[in-house]
Amino acid sequence: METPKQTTQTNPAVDNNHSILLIKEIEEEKSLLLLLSKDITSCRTKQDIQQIVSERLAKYFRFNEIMICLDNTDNLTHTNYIHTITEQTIQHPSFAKGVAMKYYINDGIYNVIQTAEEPVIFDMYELMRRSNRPYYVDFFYELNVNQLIGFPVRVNNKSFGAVFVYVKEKIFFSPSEIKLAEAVCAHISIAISNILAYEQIQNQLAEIKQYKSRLEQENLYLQEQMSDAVSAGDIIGAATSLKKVFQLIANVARTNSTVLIMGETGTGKELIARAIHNTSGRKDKLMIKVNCAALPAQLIESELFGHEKGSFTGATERRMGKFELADNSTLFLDEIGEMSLDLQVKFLRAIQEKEVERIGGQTVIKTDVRIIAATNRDLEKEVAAGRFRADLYYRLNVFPIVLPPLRHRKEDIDELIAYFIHKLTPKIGKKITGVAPAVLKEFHQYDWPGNIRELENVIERSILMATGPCIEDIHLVSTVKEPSVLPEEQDIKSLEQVERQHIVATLKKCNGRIRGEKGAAAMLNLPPTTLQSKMKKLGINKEY
Ligand SMILES: Nc1ncnc2c1ncn2[C@@H]1O[C@H](COP(=O)(O)OP(=O)(O)OP(=O)(O)O)[C@@H](O)[C@H]1O
Repeated sequence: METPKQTTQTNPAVDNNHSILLIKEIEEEKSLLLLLSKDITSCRTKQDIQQIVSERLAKYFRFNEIMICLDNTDNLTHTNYIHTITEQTIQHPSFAKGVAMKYYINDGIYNVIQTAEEPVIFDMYELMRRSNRPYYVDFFYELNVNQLIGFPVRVNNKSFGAVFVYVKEKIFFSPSEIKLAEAVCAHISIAISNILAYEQIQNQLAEIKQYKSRLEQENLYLQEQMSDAVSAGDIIGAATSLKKVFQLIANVARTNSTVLIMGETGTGKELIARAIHNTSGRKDKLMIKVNCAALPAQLIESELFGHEKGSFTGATERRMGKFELADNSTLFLDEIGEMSLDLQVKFLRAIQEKEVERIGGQTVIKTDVRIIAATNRDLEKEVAAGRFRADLYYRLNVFPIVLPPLRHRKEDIDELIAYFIHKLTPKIGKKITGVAPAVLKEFHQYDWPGNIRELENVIERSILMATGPCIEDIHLVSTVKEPSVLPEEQDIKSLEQVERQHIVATLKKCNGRIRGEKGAAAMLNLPPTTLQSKMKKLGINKEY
């Protein structure tokens, strides 16, 4: 390694014919610098500077190629920023690797250039003798480079890169030539610094735009959620039947662990999810809820991951997914058992990699999301039946919480009645003070297949129908018991049986019609061919 001031140049002979510079005249030097400074003031992008380096400099200097490397943000490594490329370089098998690689700043060449007062000339044979040489030395050597001249990319005494000029001949550079090249590199340094600053501003603007759109989306979501906001403190049973559940909440809430809440419909799974979120470190952000059963499979994907404008028919606007919205917060996935197998794969990837990609998007978005999932299905059975992925089940079942059905916690009924009367009377505008003993007895005898939600609805109806200050009559509608596949249930029907019953009932309603607007397929939100194959599989013929 030598600097031009040193006397140990490999070829001490001053040979103007083999000079690195084609220009000699001072006037020409001046005009080159003038031209460059004009070019540089109009540089806005990396492509602009690439053009100046490859077109302007190649015209004046007799180097073979130039490579400009810059420090990476890790402050440990550097990578190629701009490279003038000849056919021979492109065709070299290691070109792509050599250019894309990250090299240590302290590689014995780059750091020397950055800290030297003068440009540094390296002899390739000397570099090849180094055992700890960076890979690019071998690459240059294979391209028959004889000498490397290094200039710092430096502005206001701060180096942030290096210009490598490589020459294939063994030639001597006069001090004035080196001085001119140094001045050119100083101009290039300013241009690069301007471009980096410009890019940083652009990135910040894009980030601000993204935050703005995120805030708008969050705001919209907040407005949507306001109507069904539930206070986590309003949980009846904390001292009695739900004591164990509350112990579990206390154990898990402050961690980031995934929670799987299981229980029949209406047992309070969402309420418990909110209690966990509101006790966690993420409570200052809104818990984001997605109901996997409420939307058709195609829409759920966009709901979860978002989409770019034009990514599918109907995607008229770019939309942020709930996953992104739940960044630094909690994503509550209700009815996770209804998620299609296809989406389960994508969902598992998102929670494992902690990143999502919008539909039709090119970039990967990093997220920090805590997952709480809920289901009224027995996921273990769903896994055994091949309807739920085992890997996702194990990923979700980190901390299971099972909520008891209301018929197993009848000791809470009186308190729940009082709570709902208190909650609903102001809304309805009636003064109700309690429930008649006979009614209370019936409440205790009833099985509550719809659980607490059903109890709440019954109380609301009874208040509406009440003629005095006391509920004397109850309005229990004979509810069709929802098929439950939770483990403790006795009269379990298989999913096929339930599916068969539902399809037959729909077909009857549609007078056996499958296709068309009023056909069973449309009512069941299925393509007619899918319905027909389901019917075939379940043995449903015309006679039902
Ligand atoms: N322990 C409780 N104390 C007071 N209210 C409750 C309790 N559990 C549930 N509720 C009320 O019952 C209704 C249904 O609860 P929630 O929506 O949380 O049930 P869920 O299990 O998530 O239902 P689904 O499976 O149908 O989604 C809500 O209005 C909720 O506030």
